[in-house]
Amino acid sequence: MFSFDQIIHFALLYSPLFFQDISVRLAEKKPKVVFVLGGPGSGKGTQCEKIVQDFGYTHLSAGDLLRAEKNSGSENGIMIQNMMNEGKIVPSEVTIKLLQKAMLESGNDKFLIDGFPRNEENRAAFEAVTKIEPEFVLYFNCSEKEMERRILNRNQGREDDNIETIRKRFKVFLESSLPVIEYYKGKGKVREIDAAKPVEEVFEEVKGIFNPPEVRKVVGGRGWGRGCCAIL
Ligand SMILES: Nc1ncnc2c1ncn2[C@@H]1O[C@H](COP(=O)(O)OP(=O)(O)O)[C@@H](O)[C@H]1O
Ligand SMILES: Nc1ccn([C@@H]2O[C@H](COP(=O)(O)OP(=O)(O)O)[C@@H](O)[C@H]2O)c(=O)n1
Ligand SMILES: [Mg+2]
Repeated sequence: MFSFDQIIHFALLYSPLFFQDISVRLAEKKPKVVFVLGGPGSGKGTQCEKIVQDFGYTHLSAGDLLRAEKNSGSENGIMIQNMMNEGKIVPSEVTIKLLQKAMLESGNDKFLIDGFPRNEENRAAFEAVTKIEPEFVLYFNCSEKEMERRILNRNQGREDDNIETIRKRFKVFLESSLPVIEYYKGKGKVREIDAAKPVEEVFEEVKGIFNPPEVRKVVGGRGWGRGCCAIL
């Protein structure tokens, strides 16, 4: 009925429309996004799980989405596996589609996007495609020595948690991801956390960011904003 060339032609013609459709539907939800960044092993995933419990966000780990895509046997599977094993950043187009789909499917409108954007290409493409600007960027700052120790003890069976790939990932973090953090620092959006401390101490600092002291619960009147002020 249709030749192979015609099918490719239609796919190329209509895929931007589909892509735009996802973007439009997502923009309509006016999602609130917090980017969670930090070196490999800095504790992003660990803290996101805790933030979800206390603050009602949906946690989307770019690395987890890419691993699921790889395991699903998708056409991009081999490419994703090769990039991950080299500690390289997968092209934005792939990661952004996975993030958009997960955001739409979640039913929530508050997201912790963990491990993204990891380079300038990720950042610029996400902004251009989704038009979403993060509320702020949570940056878990930790020494390489401590991150290396944590990854080598992680025991999640990840192929990229070997010393050779870890070193490559540290290099990519310094060369490609730190500039993204600097970019957001320039916009006053970075909330930096000392991530070298124990999990609960790090979370105390994190809570202070999601529950800032200026959010004051007022008692003595009916509900918020009435009567005398007492900070709970
Ligand atoms: N503050 C912490 N102190 C000690 N170990 C931690 C801390 N935060 C996380 N870990 C452990 O370090 C490893 C890496 O944490 P993870 O949350 O997966 O980091 P990331 O997502 O940034 O790579 C995990 O085994 C986790 O249990
Ligand atoms: N935005 C992203 C995030 C992860 N990745 C890939 O996924 C790997 C693992 O990312 P991750 O966020 O799960 O790793 P951790 O920082 O949690 O250790 C990275 O080293 C990249 O190869 C990517 O290509 N693009
Ligand atoms: Mg992680």
